Amino acid sequence: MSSYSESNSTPSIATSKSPHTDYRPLEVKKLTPMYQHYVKVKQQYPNALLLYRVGDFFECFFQDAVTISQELELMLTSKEGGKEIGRVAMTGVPHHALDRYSRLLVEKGYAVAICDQVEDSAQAAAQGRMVERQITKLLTPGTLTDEGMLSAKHNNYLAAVIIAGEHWGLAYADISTGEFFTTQSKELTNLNLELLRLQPAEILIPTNAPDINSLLRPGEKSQYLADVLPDCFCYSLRSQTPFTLNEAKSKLLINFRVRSLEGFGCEHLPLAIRAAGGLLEYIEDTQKAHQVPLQLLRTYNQVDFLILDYQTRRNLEITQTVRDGSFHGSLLWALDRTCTAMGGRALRRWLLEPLISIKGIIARQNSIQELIDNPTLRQDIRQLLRSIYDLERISGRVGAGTANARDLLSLAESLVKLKELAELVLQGQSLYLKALQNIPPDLEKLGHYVIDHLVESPPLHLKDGGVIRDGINADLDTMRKRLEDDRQWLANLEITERERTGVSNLKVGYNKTFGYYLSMPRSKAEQAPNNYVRKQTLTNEERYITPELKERETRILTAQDDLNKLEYEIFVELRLKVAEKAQEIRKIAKAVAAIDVLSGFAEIAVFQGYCRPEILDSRLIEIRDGRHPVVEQSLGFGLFVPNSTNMGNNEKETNPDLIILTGPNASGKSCYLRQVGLIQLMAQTGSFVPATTAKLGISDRIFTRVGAVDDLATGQSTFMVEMNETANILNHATEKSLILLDEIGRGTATFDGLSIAWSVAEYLATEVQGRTIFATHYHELNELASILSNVANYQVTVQELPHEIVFLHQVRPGGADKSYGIEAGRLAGLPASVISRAKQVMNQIETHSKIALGLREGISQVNPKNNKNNKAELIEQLDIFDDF
Ligand SMILES: Nc1ncnc2c1ncn2[C@@H]1O[C@H](COP(=O)(O)OP(=O)(O)OP(=O)(O)O)[C@@H](O)[C@H]1O
Repeated sequence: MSSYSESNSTPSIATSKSPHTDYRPLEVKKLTPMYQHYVKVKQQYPNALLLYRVGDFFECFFQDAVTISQELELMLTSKEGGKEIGRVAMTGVPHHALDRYSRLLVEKGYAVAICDQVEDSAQAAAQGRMVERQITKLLTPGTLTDEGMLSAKHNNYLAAVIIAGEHWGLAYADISTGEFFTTQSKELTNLNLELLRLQPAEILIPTNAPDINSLLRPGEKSQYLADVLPDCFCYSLRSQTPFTLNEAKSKLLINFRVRSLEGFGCEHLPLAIRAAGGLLEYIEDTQKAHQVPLQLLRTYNQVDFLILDYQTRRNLEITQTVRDGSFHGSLLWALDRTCTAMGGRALRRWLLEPLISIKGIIARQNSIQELIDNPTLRQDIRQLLRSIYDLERISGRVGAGTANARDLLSLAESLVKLKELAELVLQGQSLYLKALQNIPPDLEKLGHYVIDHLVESPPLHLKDGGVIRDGINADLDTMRKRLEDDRQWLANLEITERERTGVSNLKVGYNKTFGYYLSMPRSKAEQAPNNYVRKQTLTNEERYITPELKERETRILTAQDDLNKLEYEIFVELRLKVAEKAQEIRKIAKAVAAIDVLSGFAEIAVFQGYCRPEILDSRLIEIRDGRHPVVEQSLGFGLFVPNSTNMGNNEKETNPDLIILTGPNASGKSCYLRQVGLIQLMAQTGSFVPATTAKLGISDRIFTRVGAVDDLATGQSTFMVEMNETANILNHATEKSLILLDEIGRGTATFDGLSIAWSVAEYLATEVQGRTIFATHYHELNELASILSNVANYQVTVQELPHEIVFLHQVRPGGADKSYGIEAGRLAGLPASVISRAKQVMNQIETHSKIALGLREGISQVNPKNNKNNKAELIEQLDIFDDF
């Protein structure tokens, strides 16, 4: 078996970097005409896997066949490629399974070009020529729109990045929902943060690579990828041209039919324009026949949101758990009470983009409050939402001309429901409820119009007919009537002919070769009337046709064809009519998604006993009886021990900036730390929070450093990962940040670790002065509280019984004096001799440690606000590890 793809005589059809390359020369002229066409198409899409329609299959040949058979575990076979060529590698998938297989390939990071037959093969065969085929779709990870290829509650983003020195532009769009955003900023680390937040399915990079248009799969290296770009994404290398300012700008102006980009807020942001224009060009390039209607471009600013870096999103387990990456156990899991796919996607976005605008947060809170105060309204809204389909994505498919009749009907039924929704919220006072009061009446009319046109349960395939109701189109009705008459005549034929011939077992049959025929046993052949024309003789049966039967047959077959065509035309017209309203529908869809999230927040607030936090323009964090929203739900009602938190207004006794949190293993330190972070984050999404009362100042960022794992991919040790993350926090945190540190300095020698932990805590309290909770097993850090006025000690308490420790999970003022680490070792089953030796060693260390001694001797209080003056003194006083 051979596989070919590259030729000496023709341009290469796969480049050396492509994963599907075969270097053997191929003489294209010696291939059969179909293969010659295949090669020609492949040359246009060298970096995509080509699936080529042959009869009922999508086949692929040469090296693509090898790649696809390996990736999809399909049988690799071979097929004659031409007399002098011999057999070439081939694999294929049935046409009805195309979506499934191409989705799998795209998920693996490949681009897939679909080359379909665009005419009736019988017609081409009748004219003795090859059936015409064209590329009908180019699927890449970021340009999917088909329902079956997307996850309902996830956005599928396509992004484009421009880097110019330390400045960068980033545009992203979800072409299935039409959202389209752009931004420009500086510092490449912020670009990295933003990409990790968005998790795009594909990122476009302009390059001068010789191999433009190639798609790098996650983890593939390239000199064209800047170091700052995370290697966990797919990158499409594109030509520079559409990303130049002139090209990009005019593409945007033409596409949105505007004279200036002022209204989009990016007129003076060249990098944002270049990214957005280049992205638009790519969409046009890949979508072929289907025009993708994007919503108006919106410019955003990264600092409009509470910034959550990758570690923080991971450590706070916002969308998936750290342990196994599952949805179950994440914050999203705990809070998702949405009823629609649009609401599900919006909730995910809101949790990843909490607000910093107090006004915005209060607007959301007001709507939640209104929905809590009016339970009947809330339940009615939620009931109605359950019957609303994915307006955003369906209207996208309608606009692109790929929606089928079922899509259109679902959309229409949802449009009618919108009217009911508008009536329900008529008395609403808050912003989000009011937004739904103004649903344009013509959308409801449009809904009814479509419902009146389409049958109740239309078939999946449009060209099979049976889509349009009777009474919509006079021609259609006449054709249907005529066809029905002919079919009736055919149905009666068996009875009339039996009577006429006297042959009681005469039958009417159909086969592909002769069409309709009359059959009777050979023994009765002499009873065949004169107008019977014999067509076929079988062992026991004679088959006949009659001129009238042939005439009716032709009429039935052509009428069915004409009927299907006419129905299709009526459907396309209907779809275009809806497409004109796509933007309007999507606007309403946003309001529906928002009310879905807010009614879900109201629901959970009621059933989980959340309170409305007071949002302040300050640094205060005052949470009374706070709970961890996820652990609380996992443990079951009433089992979680609530704990309060007071931080952030520099009164050491009541509100410190930095809390040193100590407590035995498994007492609940990590849980408490995360609980505070999650409450802050939830509050800034507008949600109510798990606490009795809460007053929360707006945070600009939440930082977390929790545990550490070796980053084998970048060859970094546990300790280096920990230090990198810590450095990032110290360099970027501000006094408005919330910093949650769970163990620092554990990955190295005890005293190095303790020294680093100490100086990090001190730096945060004196230089950064953000709100910090620092959980640690280094009890020595408790001494900081006696030195710095904005540091306080808290501990998670346990009750010591003669033979066991009882975890109380209560956070109380004061530092823990014991770790119970040896006790934990005993419980875990360490040998008794090891435990008793450990106790001896610990006694020795405690007696001789100069750390504790040194710290306790003559250290005066240092006020962090005057820390510059006291710095030298502080350093001297704390120079205590030297002589250990
Ligand atoms: N407030 C609480 N109420 C009830 N159970 C709690 C509470 N806090 C923690 N727990 C339970 O205790 C377990 C251990 O908590 P956590 O992991 O926070 O301990 P830790 O002090 O950080 O331990 P280590 O120091 O070993 O990392 C949690 O899995 C949770 O089930």
